[in-house]
Amino acid sequence: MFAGQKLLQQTITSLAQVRMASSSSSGFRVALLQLTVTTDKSTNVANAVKRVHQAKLNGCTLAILPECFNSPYNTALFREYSEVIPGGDTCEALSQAAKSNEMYIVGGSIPEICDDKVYNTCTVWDPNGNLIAKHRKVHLFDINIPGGVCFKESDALAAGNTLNTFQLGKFKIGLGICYDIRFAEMATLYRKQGCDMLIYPSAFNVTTGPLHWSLLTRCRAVDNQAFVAVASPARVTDSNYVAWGHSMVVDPWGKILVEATEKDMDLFVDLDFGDRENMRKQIPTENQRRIDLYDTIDLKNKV
Ligand SMILES: NC(=O)CCC(=O)C(=O)O
Repeated sequence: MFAGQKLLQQTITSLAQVRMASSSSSGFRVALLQLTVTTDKSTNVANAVKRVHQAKLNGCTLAILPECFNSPYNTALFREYSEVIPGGDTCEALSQAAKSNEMYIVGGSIPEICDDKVYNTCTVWDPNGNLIAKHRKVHLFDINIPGGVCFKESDALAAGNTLNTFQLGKFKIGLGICYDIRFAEMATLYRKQGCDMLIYPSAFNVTTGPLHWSLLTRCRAVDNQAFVAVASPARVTDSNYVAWGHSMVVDPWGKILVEATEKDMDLFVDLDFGDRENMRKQIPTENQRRIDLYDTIDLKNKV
């Protein structure tokens, strides 16, 4: 089967799943909104609000936006586009969208200004429009691949210092932003906190994306026996940072349930957490961890 045919089949499958019940005691339907991010903030925010409403019409309980969805992903522009959280225009729009659609929204991320520092911050809104969680990117994306991508978030951003979760009904969800997904320890801590799902609003790039994007997403899912969702902006080839796209949801077995192309598109998929319980029983790694060995390793003093 050609790659294009496979993607088409996955899209058809996800659309077929739309006809199933949108939310039940064993799960809910999630939307990944792979938007095109422009240089115009109000256009980006209006587009996000419109797409959240589409997700509602498709029976979703939760909508996930990409990293930096209201601003170009550009260290020179983060401060200019930054807003206070809550209270800025983007937060107001997300709060209103959550309330009017009676949905949960993981608001991708936006540049946040606080005490003159700028953070890369994800907000989470409940169906009453309340801000129920906030995650500041913990691991700043500073990499230099000659001939590939060179990016230094720390030129413009401060790092967050906390792990953050939220509750969607009986399901606990851990938050990270993009580069955070490379750090397995962080996801392990979320597992220890009892998370059923991990969500990473992201914007990988065309250098690292091809080999690492789905690999890391599947690793975090299998390591932690949890659902993992990664939401990217659509690819814009003439922008200064070209996003990989390929938003996806992976189940606890490491199976890609749904995957976008690089284009502007939305995905809708049902998550059944009953499967996760089965897997955790069948492969009980959580009870088999040899922390008696691991705890003897002094990671701080290893080079
Ligand atoms: N926005 C980011 O954190 C990008 C991370 C990325 O592309 C990577 O390779 O890691």
